[in-house]
Amino acid sequence: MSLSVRIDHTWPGFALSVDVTAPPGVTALFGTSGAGKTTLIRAIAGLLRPDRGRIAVDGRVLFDSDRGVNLPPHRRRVGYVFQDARLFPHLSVRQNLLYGRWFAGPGGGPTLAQITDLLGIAPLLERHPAALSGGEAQRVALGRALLARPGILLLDEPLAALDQPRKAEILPYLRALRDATDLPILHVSHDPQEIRALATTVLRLEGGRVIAQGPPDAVLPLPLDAGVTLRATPRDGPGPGQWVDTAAGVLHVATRATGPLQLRIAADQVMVATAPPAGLLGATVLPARVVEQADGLLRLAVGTTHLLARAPQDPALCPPPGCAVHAVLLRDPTVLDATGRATGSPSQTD
Ligand SMILES: Nc1ncnc2c1ncn2[C@@H]1O[C@H](COP(=O)(O)OP(=O)(O)OP(=O)(O)O)[C@@H](O)[C@H]1O
Repeated sequence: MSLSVRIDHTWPGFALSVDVTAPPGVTALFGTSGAGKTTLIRAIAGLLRPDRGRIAVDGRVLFDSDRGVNLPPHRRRVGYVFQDARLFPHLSVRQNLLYGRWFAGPGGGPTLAQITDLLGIAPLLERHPAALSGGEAQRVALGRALLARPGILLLDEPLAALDQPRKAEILPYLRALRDATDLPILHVSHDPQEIRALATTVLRLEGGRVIAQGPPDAVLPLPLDAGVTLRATPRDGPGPGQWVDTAAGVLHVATRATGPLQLRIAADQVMVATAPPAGLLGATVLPARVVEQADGLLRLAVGTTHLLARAPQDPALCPPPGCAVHAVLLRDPTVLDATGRATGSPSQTD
């Protein structure tokens, strides 16, 4: 099954314009607040009528402005799980789940037993929502959505209200669900770690447009703090600035120094080359060996320490662990002051 969405919608001061398809598996919607993620999934669910466009699941048209098609939400077969579980408080877990089943219509679809097994909620069936943890309630909400036999599942920050242990508890169930169905699952999240744990594809939305689409490591921004800090000792050398000894080798920094320094080398300023690069003016090239790849980063053994570099966008280009490479420092490392801030950067208390 797959979802295709081509819509335009305008609010005062905001325009959403997307043309995307989501295959089976988890497609994460990622973007800053106000990027248009909720507007997009509300349009798919039928809670918002776009100005124009077409939305179809597996060829079944849910909305087509040219043909005057606009199915109401309850006829779209869209499972929608919100940040809060929104279970009926007066019904037991079993009754909440059977409520979902009621929407499934005749024939086919998963059974109550299959869903309770998949989500590990069989022991909770006779409880009421007030007696469930946040993670348990979200699993029941997922079960209720699945029992309605949806053609697509929309998860609108379903883990955002959970603390880290509860998130860790529910993620394996979401992965099991992803692997057990051929449903396209759209998952809105602000959490890159959660997305890396779940998503097959990421759609990155900014200002109402898709600015990138691809595997998580290629599309998600690196953590702002990805990088390493090294100790450095000044040494003599030619030219302006300062040469320093570090555990990664001899490096150059822009400012003169007489005593020990702390340097920061951000992952974004390190490139990896599989052959010695030539003609790179102002760059420092250090022999390195790939240690591992994770979260869009390559960890490199350089000298007697490690540096981090951004991994190539195409996983096929990624040198495997053990591979001898060259770490190219595109800029001089940043010199840190005693509080760990870049020298010359404004104080946060100013
Ligand atoms: N009913 C509405 N009327 C007018 N403007 C709206 C309405 N709903 C959303 N917007 C605007 O549309 C833009 C996108 O909002 P949307 O909720 O889709 O963003 P989002 O990416 O889901 O943000 P968040 O991560 O904060 O939930 C915002 O500028 C918002 O103010």
